[in-house]
Amino acid sequence: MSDDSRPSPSAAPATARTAVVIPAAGRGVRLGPGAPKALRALGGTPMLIHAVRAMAASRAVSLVVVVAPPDGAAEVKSLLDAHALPERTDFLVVPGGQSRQESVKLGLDALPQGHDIVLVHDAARPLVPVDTVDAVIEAVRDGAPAVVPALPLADTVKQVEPARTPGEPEPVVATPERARLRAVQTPQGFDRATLVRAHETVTGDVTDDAGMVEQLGLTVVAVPGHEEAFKVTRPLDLVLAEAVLARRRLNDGF
Ligand SMILES: Nc1ccn([C@@H]2O[C@H](COP(=O)(O)OP(=O)(O)OP(=O)(O)O)[C@@H](O)[C@H]2O)c(=O)n1
Ligand SMILES: C[C@](O)(CO)[C@H](O)COP(=O)(O)O
Repeated sequence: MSDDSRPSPSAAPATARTAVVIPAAGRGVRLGPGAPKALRALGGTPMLIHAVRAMAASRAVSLVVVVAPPDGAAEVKSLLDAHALPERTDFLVVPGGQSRQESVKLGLDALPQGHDIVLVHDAARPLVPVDTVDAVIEAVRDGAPAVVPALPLADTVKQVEPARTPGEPEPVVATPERARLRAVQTPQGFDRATLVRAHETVTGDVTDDAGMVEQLGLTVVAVPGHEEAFKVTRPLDLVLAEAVLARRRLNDGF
């Protein structure tokens, strides 16, 4: 590895406490009509509760900030009270914004002092295994200012000229080399000061927090993601999530 490609040293010490921001304020338009996506049931329990439990399963996590639908903070607080969650973890609920980026910023603004590592995790990725969470935290502790869990792609990807009218054929303009591409998941992990600076500095459309850190000119590193950390986006994803959960329950004997 050349000096240039080394991650910049993170300000987060090895003993740093970890907080998680869970953006859960989206509508879930692509999933179809119904309650806000994070509040919809998966195996009889709201998707958000699965995501909260997945984060709190890491012994390194001491605080979870849930960013609720703008008019749903009271409902989310009641849900957290009604479900068993680890006692070692504190919980905060704040109302979210109009975009994922805005919701994450509102969650960050609510973070008390004393947590120097921050993870951002989609409520829409309810089944991420704890080993993936811990791998991300460890990479931040090891000095990376920003860490993403990532998987190789199974499909070939084409860059197109987007159609002006939906359904029209789209000219293909390039085929990026698949071996160098990764599908990026959450939780994404950050040295807190880096993430705060990114959210205070970077404007414009971004689809993930690590992308904002890239725009600061800092190095983002990828660690292995997990197939079960997929995002519930469309109806078929919910079918898969139910199947994964049913298999886990069978394996765990309950
Ligand atoms: N204004 C928003 C929009 C999204 N999110 C959260 O960001 C995560 C990833 O977003 P996505 O899967 O795209 O969720 P939605 O925005 O709800 O989906 P859609 O685009 O289909 O409406 C989700 O946990 C979602 O709740 C958020 O907190 N605030
Ligand atoms: C953050 C993310 O989950 C990483 O893959 C993704 O970018 C969120 O995108 P969305 O369009 O808001 O679902």
